[in-house]
Amino acid sequence: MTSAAPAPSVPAVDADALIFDMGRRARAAAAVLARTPTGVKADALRAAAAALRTGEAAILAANAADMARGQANGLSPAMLDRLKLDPARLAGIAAGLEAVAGLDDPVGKVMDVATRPNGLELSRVRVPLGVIGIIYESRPNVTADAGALSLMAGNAAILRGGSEAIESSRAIHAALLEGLRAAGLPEDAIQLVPVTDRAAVGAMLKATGLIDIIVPRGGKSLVARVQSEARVPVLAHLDGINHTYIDGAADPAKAAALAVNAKMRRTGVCGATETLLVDRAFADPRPILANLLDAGCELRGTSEIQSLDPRILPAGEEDWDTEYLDGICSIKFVDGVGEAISHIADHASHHTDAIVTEDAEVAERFLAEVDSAIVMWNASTQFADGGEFGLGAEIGISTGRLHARGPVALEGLTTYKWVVRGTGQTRP
Ligand SMILES: NC(=O)C1=CN([C@@H]2O[C@H](COP(=O)(O)OP(=O)(O)OC[C@H]3O[C@@H](n4cnc5c(N)ncnc54)[C@H](OP(=O)(O)O)[C@@H]3O)[C@@H](O)[C@H]2O)C=CC1
Ligand SMILES: N[C@@H](CCC(=O)OP(=O)(O)O)C(=O)O
Repeated sequence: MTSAAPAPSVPAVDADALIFDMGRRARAAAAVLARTPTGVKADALRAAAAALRTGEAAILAANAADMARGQANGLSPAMLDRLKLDPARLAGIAAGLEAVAGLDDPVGKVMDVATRPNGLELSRVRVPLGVIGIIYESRPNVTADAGALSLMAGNAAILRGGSEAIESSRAIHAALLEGLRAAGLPEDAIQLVPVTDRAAVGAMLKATGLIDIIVPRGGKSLVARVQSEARVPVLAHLDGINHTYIDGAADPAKAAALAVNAKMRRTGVCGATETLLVDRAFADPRPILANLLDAGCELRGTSEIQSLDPRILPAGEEDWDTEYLDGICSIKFVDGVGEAISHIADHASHHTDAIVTEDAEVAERFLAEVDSAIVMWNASTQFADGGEFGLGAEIGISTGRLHARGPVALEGLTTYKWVVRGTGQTRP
């Protein structure tokens, strides 16, 4: 990317001071939100949806400015497509806010109750996480989705969107603020980092005491920074190096349909399959390879795989660790489910991995032994999505091991506390 058209920013900002101030204000807002009734939070989101609709012209103009800068900076067509807003996409974002407003509020839900022999009654009750910092890619809709989900789960949010989408995010954020004001909630409940300087990301990662949890949504460079600098607990929403394993006992027609859908339905989403593993015992992989190639997918395979179709390019070692986010797929043979499981253990990013087989025993072994947030049997990895899982929405797919795994929606943005009700018991 050239530096011809830098994103608008405020260059001389002290990132630590900025995040300290935003964090302090978010913490005060979080205290209000934790006791805000469901209806008021929902009202704020419905008013924000209305503001998105009435503000359509201004939001699309802001997005046009981002698109023009992106084009001048040589963003790829896939990136530009993620950045682009149009009336239909904006209407979808507004409808998304209303959908979140209609979700079941997890805050205050009693998860379980038990009475001890001494008469103490113990319950676990859902409470908000507090202040959530979300660092995400240049997709303007995420500003609305992340702000809405955080609010509905009773949290204050500090949003740090991708720099290429800064104008669009600002315009969408303005609509969220209108919603908050209309419902009488503090504007500090949803804050947008106003600068594109990455120093603000560093400041968020170390804002202990101010930010309770960071949700980083992004790829390799963000991963590396989070791993080396984060002192705030992290709910990682990282890259998807996902696999589809076609077992010897796979149904050929199912395997062909699943391979094409898992790779090609939308190549830029984190749930897309990046590597296809084919059991040497599988009857004939050639129709699957032909389907993928005919769908416009570039295939990179081992020499054995290349021998099946002259259009297949050679795969290098780095291909097994690459998230293409594009119409490219790496492919290799394995000797059965055991080798598939070990390849996945060595190369997957613990996002979503799938097996295609009619053998239930083999499938159950795969589902038990593959250590990813989502494991699937005879289904496309592209189903890795909160909406598809019935959660109503998602902040993303958690690839970490703690707190929440897979699609994270309202419940994943809460924690719980123990509530103990006694009648004067003292401990012996
Ligand atoms: N698991 C999930 O739910 C999801 C995962 N993803 C993953 O995100 C990636 C695609 O998004 P992409 O656009 O490449 O995202 P990037 O990782 O490039 O950017 C995401 C965010 O991180 C920031 N960032 C990136 N590197 C650094 C750094 N070194 N220091 C500080 N901030 C940084 C970016 O800021 P800046 O604007 O300055 O570049 C941006 O705000 C894929 O890997 C995809 O799988 C995407 C969506 C959901
Ligand atoms: N999980 C959702 C969206 C994933 C997503 O946001 O992906 P990305 O295009 O990488 O930002 C889906 O599959 O539709």
